Amino acid sequence: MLKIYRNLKPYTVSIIMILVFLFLQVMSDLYLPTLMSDIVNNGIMTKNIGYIWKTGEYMLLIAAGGVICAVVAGFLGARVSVGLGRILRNRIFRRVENFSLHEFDRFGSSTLITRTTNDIIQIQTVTIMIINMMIRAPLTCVGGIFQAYHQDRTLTLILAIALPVLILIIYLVTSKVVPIFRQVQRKLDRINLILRENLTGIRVIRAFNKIDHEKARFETANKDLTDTYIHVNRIMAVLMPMMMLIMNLVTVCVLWFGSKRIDTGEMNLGALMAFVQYAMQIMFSLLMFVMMFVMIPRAQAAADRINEVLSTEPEIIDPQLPEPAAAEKGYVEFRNVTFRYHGAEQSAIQNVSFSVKPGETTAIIGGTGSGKSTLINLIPRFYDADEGQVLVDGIDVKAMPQEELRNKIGFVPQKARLFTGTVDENLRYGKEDASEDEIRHAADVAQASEFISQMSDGYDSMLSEGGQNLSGGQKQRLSIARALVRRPEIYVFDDSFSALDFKTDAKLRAALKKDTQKATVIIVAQRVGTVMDADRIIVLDEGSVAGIGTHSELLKSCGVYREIVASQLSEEELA
Ligand SMILES: Nc1ncnc2c1ncn2[C@@H]1O[C@H](COP(=O)(O)OP(=O)(O)OP(=O)(O)O)[C@@H](O)[C@H]1O
Repeated sequence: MLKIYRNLKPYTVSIIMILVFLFLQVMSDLYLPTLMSDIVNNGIMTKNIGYIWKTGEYMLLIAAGGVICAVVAGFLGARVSVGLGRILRNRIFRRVENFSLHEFDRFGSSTLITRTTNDIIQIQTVTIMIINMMIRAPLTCVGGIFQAYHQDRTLTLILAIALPVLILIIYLVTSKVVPIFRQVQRKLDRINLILRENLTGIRVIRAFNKIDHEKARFETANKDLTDTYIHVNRIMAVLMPMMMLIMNLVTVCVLWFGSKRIDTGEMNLGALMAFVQYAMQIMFSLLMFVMMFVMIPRAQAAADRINEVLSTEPEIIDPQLPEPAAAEKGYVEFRNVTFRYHGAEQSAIQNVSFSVKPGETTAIIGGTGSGKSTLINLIPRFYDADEGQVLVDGIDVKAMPQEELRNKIGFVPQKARLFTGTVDENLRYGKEDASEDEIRHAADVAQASEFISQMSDGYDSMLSEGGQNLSGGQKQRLSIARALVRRPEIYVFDDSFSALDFKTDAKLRAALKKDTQKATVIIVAQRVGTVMDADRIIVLDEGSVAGIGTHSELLKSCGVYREIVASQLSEEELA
């Protein structure tokens, strides 16, 4: 929690003002019972109406001052806590944006969303409480005890017995609820995960008639969370009545012993009335403490989760001393590269070496899971190689600022990802200042012009979340066009033609060849037809290079390639 509160630095002045206003409010609260005691003793008992009016007006003034202080402190407190929420959300967002894919794999997106939303709201709520209570509760408690003692020393003994009992109860309850609140946060994560999977996979769920199964899965998680909430609330439910019981018992005892003391002339009525009020104020301040102690563990669980994200150092960071930009352009080289995913037993790629020159098309082919995507993910440094080196333009990618590296690359991922916005905005994603001609040309090459012109507003047509109002092939073509707009040195296509029909695939590759003549093109593909005319084909088998060469060379020299070809092409095509 304290670590989280370091983010409050910009609000130091506001917090000091809040503390001052709260201090004044507590002082006014503590002063009122003494004034009331004066009215009783010096006004009512002596029937001095003038004194009653005068002191009454004074009391009103003090009370009004207290209310104004409370309102200003409340207003400032709300601003500070909401501001803290904003700072934390920004920090998490910035940190997550810098995460390498390893960190994404480790956390998972559902929990990152819960941490950025729900957890921060927890912190916000508790912050308002802490700001309000942190000073008010102890000050009222200590001030109240002091004033009560001042009114009557003997009656203070009742408080000396009741307060430790209250504190013990608070301790017992909070030590029980802290771990349960941690569980609540974890269970919320699980609900979010199921919800996310259901929303994104709704088509699959319907197609497989799994609606009932998913309902049951959600219901189980929902019930689990509800049960935990009920459990914790049950414990909490005991707390309030216990507190109230003790408070009422204290009042009864104070009145009982107080009236006896008045009887014997050891105490006056005003002092007793003031004492009762101070006893109440002390108890209520402890109640406030309880509320805080109940909320803090929950916020602590949220704070731990937020701190975990904020303290996770991205594995992939820019070099301290980047190498000067290379004069060469479009060279990619793998030198004995081995890479293993965290937690995986085997390397996803082992000892891979090859080099690629500008003006060449290099294709990577292999069975599913052979490591094709893994291999090309190392070029833009989505992951770092464990052994060996990946060089772009002769410089190790680890020695290059990420922005400079990624500016060189036009990456088309396996799964076309588009963003909410117009077609034009999506195509400009990598180059905002692209001219209209550049946008249209890229769409022409990607064979996307035709379907874009058929859309209701052409290039200004809106795409829904993730481009859901487009077909798979249309999405792929837009995502290819988006990379083409940037005119990078190196194009990387990760199985980006898989959703296209053969005719469009062939037309697109022909147009692409013309358009990217001077660039370096790396294509990952499953279809032999897509890679056949590449200048160089790299055949991957279980993460290792099984062969490198042209189509005809590999047909002669590489068994794995022959098998892939045989499974896809007819005898005549092979001949
Ligand atoms: N994020 C990840 N965490 C752990 N293991 C992974 C991860 N991504 C891929 N793998 C594993 O690494 C291996 C290679 O996967 P990769 O995605 O590179 O294969 P691929 O050749 O591109 O397959 P496909 O053609 O089916 O896309 C697989 O065994 C896969 O299970």
